[in-house]
Amino acid sequence: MSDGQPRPTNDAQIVVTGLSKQYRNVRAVNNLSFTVEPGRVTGFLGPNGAGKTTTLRMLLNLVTPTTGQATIGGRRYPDLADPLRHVGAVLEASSAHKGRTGINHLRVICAAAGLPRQRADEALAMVGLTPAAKRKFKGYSLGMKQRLGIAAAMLGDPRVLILDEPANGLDPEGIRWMRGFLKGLAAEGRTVLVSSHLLSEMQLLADDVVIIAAGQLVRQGPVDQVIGSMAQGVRVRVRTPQAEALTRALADGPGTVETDEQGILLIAGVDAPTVGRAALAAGVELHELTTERPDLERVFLELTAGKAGIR
Ligand SMILES: Nc1ncnc2c1ncn2[C@@H]1O[C@H](COP(=O)(O)OP(=O)(O)OP(=O)(O)O)[C@@H](O)[C@H]1O
Repeated sequence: MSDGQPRPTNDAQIVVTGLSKQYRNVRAVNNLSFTVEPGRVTGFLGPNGAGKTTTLRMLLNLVTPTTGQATIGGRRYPDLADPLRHVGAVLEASSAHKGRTGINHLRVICAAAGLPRQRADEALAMVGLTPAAKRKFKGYSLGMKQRLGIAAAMLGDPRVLILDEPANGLDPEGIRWMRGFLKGLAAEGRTVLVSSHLLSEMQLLADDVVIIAAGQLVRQGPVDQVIGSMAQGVRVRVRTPQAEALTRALADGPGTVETDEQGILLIAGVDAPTVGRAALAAGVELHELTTERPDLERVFLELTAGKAGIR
């Protein structure tokens, strides 16, 4: 980076306090408070319409809050001394003049922002677009446009990155690249706040999560802690043609047995060997016996169940 490695400092901390946004009929964001720490990737999650984009836009002063405030390093975005060098943001796939090349698009931004011209080349290289530098924007794929948007956000070498659904349009290789890239930025001490609805990807990417539903905070904390906090912990998953017999065999034990819509037994409170022994003793034939740990997707669905995202 041009001016040395950023270190985790409080000027890269995001603090959202009692933030609300009322549109005519919809309370898009409702008394929302959370913090986002430097040196970590924070996943911002919520069902469609939960208020993620509105929150990110309020952080960047693109939408005025009805009440509350959002600060970056203790200041509201419009009060930052040098916002482009402080905060980089990608809110939607990059738009650029169709006939302009990728490198020229970035050079135009550099010129407008008073940044050195070579930052355009550096940022393009950072996102792996150097081979397409001289191709026109109209020929870029959606994934390439996403990368160009990230390159534009990186021009000012910002300490804080805010990205709305950056994996949209990326192929599996692109998603893997994005994960490494964002983790690398956090490892340099930057703050990385990224909204996504790809929960399995978030489990691989994020250190912390902020989960919202219907405009309100549902849970925030380190991913492992949020997953570990769920009442429904480890379950044993069993496929058997003799489900009733196995359920009877387990009835006197400490486990609780549920049957899902495909007839698979989900057993909580006992481990897989215990279930296996009970099956053997009862002469029950097993086709599958696996230990199922809670993942972010299950936790998310449990936490947001019944809280309509679309209002
Ligand atoms: N400019 C606006 N005028 C009126 N209502 C709006 C406006 N922007 C957003 N909303 C409403 O506010 C709510 C939250 O929308 P928002 O786009 O912030 O959610 P989101 O979590 O980003 O959703 P998604 O995952 O679908 O992108 C929705 O009900 C939406 O219809």
